[in-house]
Amino acid sequence: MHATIIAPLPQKLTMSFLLLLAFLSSLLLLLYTIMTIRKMKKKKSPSSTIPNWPLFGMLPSLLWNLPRLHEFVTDILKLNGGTFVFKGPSFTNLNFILTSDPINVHHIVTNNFSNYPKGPELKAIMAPFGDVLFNSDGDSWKTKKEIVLSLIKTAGFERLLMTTLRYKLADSLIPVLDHAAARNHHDDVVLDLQDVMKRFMFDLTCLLFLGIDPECLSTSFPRVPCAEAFDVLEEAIVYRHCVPKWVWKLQRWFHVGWEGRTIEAEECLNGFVEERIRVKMVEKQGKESSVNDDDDDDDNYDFLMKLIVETERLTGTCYSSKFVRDIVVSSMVAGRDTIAVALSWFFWLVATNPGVEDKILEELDRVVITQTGEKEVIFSSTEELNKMVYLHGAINETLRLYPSVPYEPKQSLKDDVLPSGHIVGRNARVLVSIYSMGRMEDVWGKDWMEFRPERWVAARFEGNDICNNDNKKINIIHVPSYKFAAFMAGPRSCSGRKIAYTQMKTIISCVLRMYKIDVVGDHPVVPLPSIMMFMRHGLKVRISSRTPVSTTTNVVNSILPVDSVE
Ligand code: HEM
Repeated sequence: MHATIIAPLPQKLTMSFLLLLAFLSSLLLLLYTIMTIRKMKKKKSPSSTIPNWPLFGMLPSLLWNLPRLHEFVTDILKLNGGTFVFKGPSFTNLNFILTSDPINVHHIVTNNFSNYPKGPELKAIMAPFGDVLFNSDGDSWKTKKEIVLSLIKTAGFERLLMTTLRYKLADSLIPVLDHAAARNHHDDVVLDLQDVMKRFMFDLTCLLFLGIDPECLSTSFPRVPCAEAFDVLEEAIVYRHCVPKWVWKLQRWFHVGWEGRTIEAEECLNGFVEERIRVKMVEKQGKESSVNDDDDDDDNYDFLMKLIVETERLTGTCYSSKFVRDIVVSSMVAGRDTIAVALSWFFWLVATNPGVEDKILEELDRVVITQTGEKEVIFSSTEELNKMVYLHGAINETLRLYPSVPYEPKQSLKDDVLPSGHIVGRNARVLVSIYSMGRMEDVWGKDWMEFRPERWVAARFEGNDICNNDNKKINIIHVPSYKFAAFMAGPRSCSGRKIAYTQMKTIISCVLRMYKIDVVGDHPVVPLPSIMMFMRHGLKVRISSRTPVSTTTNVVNSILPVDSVE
């Protein structure tokens, strides 16, 4: 056998050949691009609203519009009847179907629920948080959800929530706002209210689910690594949505860039949560006999202890520390930033709509008179909170315009056709834009852009109860959850909706009655393209007090244990 010997081309000739090849390919690409643009101009098809570039698909337009992502998506959806097929670059798997059409949403999240799990793509993207509820499917999701529901839908948890909330208001939020208001008399003090709310909610969720107070919110605004780790993990998820999988996988492999920071954040959060679980296990072993099913009714409801016991009961034998960790982190993810961002948008909308603020204050004045005839500042009973109908409408209106979770991702199992006629292939990624859903004229009318709590209040409202958990009362107008989707709809809808209203109403009523919030004049308030509806530049405000110092001191003293008051 003779090996074929190919004479090497002279180096110069090779270079010229390569240059010619590159020139011809660029020419072909240019011709193809021009033809595509012409075709797109001629054809008035739905996809003509975003140029679909050879090789790069629609990604360039998406990147160009990234700073105003939610508005961009809304514009596209409006131009395309509520549903749009986004084509990513051909070398990635960034294709997805975007929809804000309520009928499609109903189909995806309720009627054909079993065909639309979260899917493996999201599981990989959200992995830094662990196997949390939000990226779990099938039996794993069912078990976690069952456990979470059995723990939060109890009288014991409701009591824990109210006492912890009152305690944290008195212990940190009121002192911080008071401090800012007092200093505002002398200096010009500007506070980032979004940061305040995030810190407050982190402390609150840690107290509720881990039984520990990291004290993120105090007048010194300390740096708290585990709270910062949470932020990094949220940012990592956005990052992973935007770059091809192989890029972040490679970065993770080498511990560099975003992924390097993500690994550190994961270690920090896990260390914090796992240490609490370990301590609780030791505590449990110490008092094994005293933990029983009746503890629901005692005044010292312990979420973490209950979770460990419940997990042991369900799994039959020994609890899995990883499983307990996943449930705790799920609960923290669910309850922390969802409320913090909703409150930030609420305070901004109310501060910039003084008419609405007046009506809320009037309602709060009417709602509660204590047995001694004095008006309370921190409301505590469900009856009181249920009477805040107009406030309820204002919260709904906030969540319609600025839903805390702007997108709901799904991935199809089998081929399907949406009610709008769009074809969904197997394994296709589907993205419900909750943000756009609140801005559709056909659903909300011509004044969809107005912040109008009245939209939610039934005409026959006479000033008493609002609909309670079983939706029997009618003072708040009911909008089906596939239209008002801030809490999502179907089997995966929010399990903490009632808790969320309780928290928001308690915090808002206390803050609004005690303080006047003025947004700094030239402060830009715009959403950040993220998995949560954060404000890109925070919410810069000035605070002034509405109540005399003596009232504040009385409120704080009446709630805090005697030895903790200076
Ligand atoms: C303004 C506040 C809140 C909003 C806007 C909100 C919104 C949502 C949304 C959109 C989902 C669906 C997410 C998904 O499918 O991935 C969800 C799920 C969930 N939420 Fe909320 N949420 C809020 C507060 C809370 C609170 C305070 C809790 C409880 C502590 C909670 C517990 C849950 C749970 C357990 C789920 C998972 C449901 C499942 O996967 O089956 N949420 N929430």
